[in-house]
Amino acid sequence: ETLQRVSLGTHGSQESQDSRLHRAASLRCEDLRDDCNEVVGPLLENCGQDPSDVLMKCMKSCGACDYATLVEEAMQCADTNAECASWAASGECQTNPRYMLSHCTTSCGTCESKREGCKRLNSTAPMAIPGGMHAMFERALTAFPEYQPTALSRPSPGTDDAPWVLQFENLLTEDQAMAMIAACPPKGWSASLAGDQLSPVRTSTQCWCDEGGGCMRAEAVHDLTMRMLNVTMLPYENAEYFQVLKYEVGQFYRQHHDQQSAHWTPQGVRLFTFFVYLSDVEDGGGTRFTDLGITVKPKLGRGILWPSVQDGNLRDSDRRTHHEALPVVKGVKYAANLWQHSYDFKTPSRSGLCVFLGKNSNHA
Ligand SMILES: O=C(O)CCC(=O)C(=O)O
Ligand SMILES: [Fe+2]
Repeated sequence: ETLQRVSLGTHGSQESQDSRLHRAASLRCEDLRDDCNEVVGPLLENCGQDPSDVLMKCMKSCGACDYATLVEEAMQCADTNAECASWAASGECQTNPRYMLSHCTTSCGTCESKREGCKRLNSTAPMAIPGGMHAMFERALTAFPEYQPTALSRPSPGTDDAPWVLQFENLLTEDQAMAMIAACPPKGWSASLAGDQLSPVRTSTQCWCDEGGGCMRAEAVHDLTMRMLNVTMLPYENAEYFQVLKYEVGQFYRQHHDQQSAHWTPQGVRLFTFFVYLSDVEDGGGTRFTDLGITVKPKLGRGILWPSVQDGNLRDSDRRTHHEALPVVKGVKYAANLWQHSYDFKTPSRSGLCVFLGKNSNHA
């Protein structure tokens, strides 16, 4: 992938020494500090912990060269629109903070808080130890008989010859599934855009069951979230909000990988996908793991849990868990993703200040 450059906002004699250095560095993608080797930390954890001093200045050591533009955009202090000053003068920093505080940082005086918004909030990654994921899957397989767990794929003892894929049943009742679909505000549904019109990658519709309209606080949604987090043993804040999906006849999601956030983002990588079906489907609509030869049939209350990254090396995607949603042939498929991260996702998401939080920063 070629490096794209972003305008740093100031030019000529006004350009600071710092931004000139950054510009030169990201073109060649070099580290700007002599001590990058040490300051990134043994697991590169300080890249996400301290983005302005470590990630921005050690882009190469942090493995962020492909996303230099995004990182610079997040760390730069500049108005991104010529209207920023007049908007700020008419009070928009207060009335429209979600856009203004991260895009009109000079006029709103929020440079520092914008950078802070990309800082990691909790530093404990429960799974960041070799074998941690393996232990979680082993436990999940035996500790929840009420969900009748089965291993569709698992490594043979002492090896990493196959990824874990667990299937569960009865994660929720029909009433709870209906309550969850109903909790999604009607205006929250939109096309799950991916690909283009000629060769679409994803044609379903989706709804983020988040704080808007109180969806995530609906009892059925909250209880299901807690049940699923009990299995993965991750804190509530580490989970994204449910992404509820609807596929009508002929709709699909082509082969892809779910790990789309770099290790240096505040929330860290997507460790797991915990996927749950909210309806039965008369025909089609299976979830197929293309490299594993496994197809899961949709069934209300059934869930599948799989890792997106390698056990003990959370920076690297587990390339074996590519998957696709096969077209629905008959009926309607409702389902939901609960993606779970290494670190707190909800708090930085709520602040809305970090420009790379929700962007794809890992084309796995
Ligand atoms: O609908 C499915 O079966 C899978 C959906 C999926 O992979 C996704 O939304 O990321
Ligand atoms: Fe997926």
